[in-house]
Amino acid sequence: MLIVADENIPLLDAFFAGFGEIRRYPGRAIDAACVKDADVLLVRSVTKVDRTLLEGSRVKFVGTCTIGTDHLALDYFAEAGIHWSSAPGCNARGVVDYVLGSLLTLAELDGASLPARTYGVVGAGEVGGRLVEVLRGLGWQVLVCDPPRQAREGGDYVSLEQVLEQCDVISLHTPLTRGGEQPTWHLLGEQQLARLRPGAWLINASRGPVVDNQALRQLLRERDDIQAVLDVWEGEPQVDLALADLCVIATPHIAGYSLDGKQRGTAQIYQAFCAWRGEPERVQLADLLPQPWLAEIALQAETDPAWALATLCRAVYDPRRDDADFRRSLSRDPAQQKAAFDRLRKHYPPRREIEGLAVRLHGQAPQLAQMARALGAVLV
Ligand SMILES: NC(=O)c1ccc[n+]([C@@H]2O[C@H](COP(=O)([O-])OP(=O)(O)OC[C@H]3O[C@@H](n4cnc5c(N)ncnc54)[C@H](O)[C@@H]3O)[C@@H](O)[C@H]2O)c1
Ligand SMILES: O=C(O)[C@H](O)[C@H](O)COP(=O)(O)O
Repeated sequence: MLIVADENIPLLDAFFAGFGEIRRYPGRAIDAACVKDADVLLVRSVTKVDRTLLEGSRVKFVGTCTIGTDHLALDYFAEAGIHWSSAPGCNARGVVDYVLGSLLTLAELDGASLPARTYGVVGAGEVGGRLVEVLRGLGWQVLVCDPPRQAREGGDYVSLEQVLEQCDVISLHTPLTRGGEQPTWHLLGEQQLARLRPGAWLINASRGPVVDNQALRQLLRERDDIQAVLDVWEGEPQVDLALADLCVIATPHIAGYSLDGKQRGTAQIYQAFCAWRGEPERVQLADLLPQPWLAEIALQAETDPAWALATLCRAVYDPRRDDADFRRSLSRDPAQQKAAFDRLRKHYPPRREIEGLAVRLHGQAPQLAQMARALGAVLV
C-alpha cells in the first residue's frame, strides 16, 4: 500500500508504517503526480484535495489530521466513492488556550477587567463549545450565536446582531462555508464590523475569510478603540502586512498547534483508517504522548484571582511569543513572507494544553479551586 502524506503530520511512522510505504511531501506541494499511485492520502489543512488532485489516482481513503474540512471537495469524494475522515475536536483545546492567552494580553493592554466584560462566541461546536464552558465556568457572562445549532436543538442562543450589539469580546469559531443556509464567508463584513461596540475586542482563530480582512483593516485604521487578534488570514500564507500591523496579536495559524492537538489529529485519522479497513487499533496515542512538562503549579489561598488566572494560563501558553516571532518574520517580499509563514508552522515549538494541568492549592480558596477546575486543571 502506498500512503502519501503531508510531511508535517506528526507520528506518521508510529501509526502508519505498518500499513505500507509512506511518501512525505510538503503539504502545499502535493500534486496529481505525487498521488497518482497512492492508495491513501493523509493531509493537513494546506492541501486542496479535489477532483483535479485525485482523478485518475488509486486513492480510496483521504484523512485530514485537522478539524477544518474546507480544503476537501466532499461532493467529489461522494461521487468518486472515496472514503474520508477528519479529526473533529483534535486541537480544540489548543484554540481555547490561545483565546485565553489573548484575552489576558488584551486586558493588560486595555487596563480592562476580564470578568466585567460580556463575551460573544460565534459558532459553538468543538472549539466554541469548549470555550463557552470555560468562560462560563469562570463566572463570566457569555452569549452564544450558532443559528444551525439553534435550528437543530433550540436553546439559549442569540443572533449575530445581538452579539455585535451586546458583546465587548467576540470570538469566532465557525467553519468556513460559502453556500448553504448560513454561509460564513465574510460573516463579519463591513456592515457587521461597523456595528462593533466601542472598545470591542475581536478574535478570529477560525478561518481567515470568515472576516472581510480588507474591511477590518479599514475599521482598525478608523477606530483605535477596537482591538483585533488574528490567527487566520484571508489568502494565507500571504498576509496583509498593514492588517497584521494593526492587530494586537497576529499569529500564523497556530492557535490549535498544541503538541497534544497535533498528535491527537494523527491518532484520530489512524482510528478512522482502522475502522474503515475493519482492523483493530494496535497503536495508542497515550503510549506516545510525552509526559506534561510541568509537574504541578502551587497557588496560595490568598493569591489574587486575576494573577492566578494569568499564572495558570501562561504557565502553559502565551501567544505573545508567537506574535513576536510572526512579526519578526513579516517581509515585504511576498515569497519570503509566505515561506516564513510556513516555516514558523513547520518548526513550531512543542506546546502543551492547560487541560489536565496539576494545581495544588495551599489553604482554603473555593474561588481559586473553581477557577482551576473551569480551566480544566486538576486539583491535587
Ligand atoms: N486556528 C486554528 O488553529 C484552528 C484550529 C482548530 C479549528 N479551527 C477552525 O475553527 C473553526 C471551528 O472549529 P470546530 O471544530 O469548533 O467546528 P465545529 O464544526 O465543531 O463547530 C462549528 C460550529 O459553528 C456553527 N456554525 C455554522 N455556521 C454558522 C454561522 N453562520 N453562524 C454561527 N455559527 C455557525 C455550527 O453549527 C457549529 O456548531 C473551524 O473553522 C476550524 O477549521 C482553527
Ligand atoms: O483545522 C484545524 O484543525 C486547524 O486549523 C489546524 O491547526 C490547521 O493546521 P494545519 O493543517 O494548517 O497544519
